[in-house]
Amino acid sequence: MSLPRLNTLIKLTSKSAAIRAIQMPPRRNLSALPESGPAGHFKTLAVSSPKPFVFHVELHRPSQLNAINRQMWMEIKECIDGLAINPDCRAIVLSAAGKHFTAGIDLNDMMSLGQILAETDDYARKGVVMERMIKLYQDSISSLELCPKPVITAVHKACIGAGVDLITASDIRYSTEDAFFQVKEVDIGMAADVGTLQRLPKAVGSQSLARELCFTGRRFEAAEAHTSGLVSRLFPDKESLLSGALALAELIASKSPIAVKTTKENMTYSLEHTNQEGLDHIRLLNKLNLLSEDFAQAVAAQLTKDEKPVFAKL
Ligand SMILES: CCC/C=C/C=C/C(=O)SCCNC(=O)CCNC(=O)[C@H](O)C(C)(C)COP(=O)(O)OP(=O)(O)OC[C@H]1O[C@@H](n2cnc3c(N)ncnc32)[C@H](O)[C@@H]1OP(=O)(O)O
Repeated sequence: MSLPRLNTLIKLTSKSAAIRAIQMPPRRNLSALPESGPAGHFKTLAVSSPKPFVFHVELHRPSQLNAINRQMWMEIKECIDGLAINPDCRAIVLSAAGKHFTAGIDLNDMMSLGQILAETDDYARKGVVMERMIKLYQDSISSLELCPKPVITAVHKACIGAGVDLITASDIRYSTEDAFFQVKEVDIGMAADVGTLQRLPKAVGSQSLARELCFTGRRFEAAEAHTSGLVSRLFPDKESLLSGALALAELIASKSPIAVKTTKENMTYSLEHTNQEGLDHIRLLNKLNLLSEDFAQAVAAQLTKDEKPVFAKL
């Protein structure tokens, strides 16, 4: 082989290596996700099941302020996708260890992206590397929205940048009174690209406020997050926040898993569709769901004021 051709081949091989480097590792079967801590299954998350059918997922890089590095992006998706199909999980609480909820994307990780990009001179291939990375991170955040089990985020202190992307993809947001939020992407010279621009306006119900927050990157406090609807309940401290979030998860987990799953699916669907389309969607789901044991059992329990029904695993 001629030297120029060999050089091109070597370059192309390292380009493919760069592209592979940002792809997901093979998926593990997590339909029965084990409890794990920072030393266990996940390196950046601590996962436990503190109550029946309730899972607690903690962002767990406390000494890095839970800055979201590549590994955490991947583990969030792997964990939530696993819980999505785990019959022992009916509700998820997502909180964080240490001083802050999260400092957003790990800026050191972002700096090392330069090295990967330097592996190729070809702008189209650099673009592929970037696109795959953004997609990987988007899918990580969207896993919360796509999960059929309700995800409750419990935020304390700083929730910055990617943290806002993360919580706006959750179903219910609680926070401490000392929490603060920042759509900080604009301050690092980028438009938010993993969900805040799509979900924050819907969460706060005001394009004006959402655009102000996204254009300026200004810090807003828990009180404003509460009055704007981003957060639905405030707690004086982290301990009461966690017990409030877990109590809510336990209540949700006591309901019919079919009813809760379908409610989430239809409410999420209805965000993007007309009322009529939403009604058509729920009609299709419920023509099957209303034939379930859950429905018969729950109706009977309501009528007889009997003991709480025990629903089969889903
Ligand atoms: C395809 C991409 C998709 C996703 C994009 C996401 C974008 C974003 O997330 S934009 C936001 C990026 N994050 C930041 O800009 C955070 C900036 N940090 C802060 O505002 C403060 O550090 C914070 C309020 C979080 C905490 O303040 P505190 O006073 O408690 O601590 P500090 O003394 O400021 O920080 C302690 C050390 O942590 C380092 N650090 C903070 N944030 C990050 C981070 N995101 N990544 C890496 N390292 C971080 C900070 O530099 C301090 O380090 P040292 O000086 O060495 O102690």
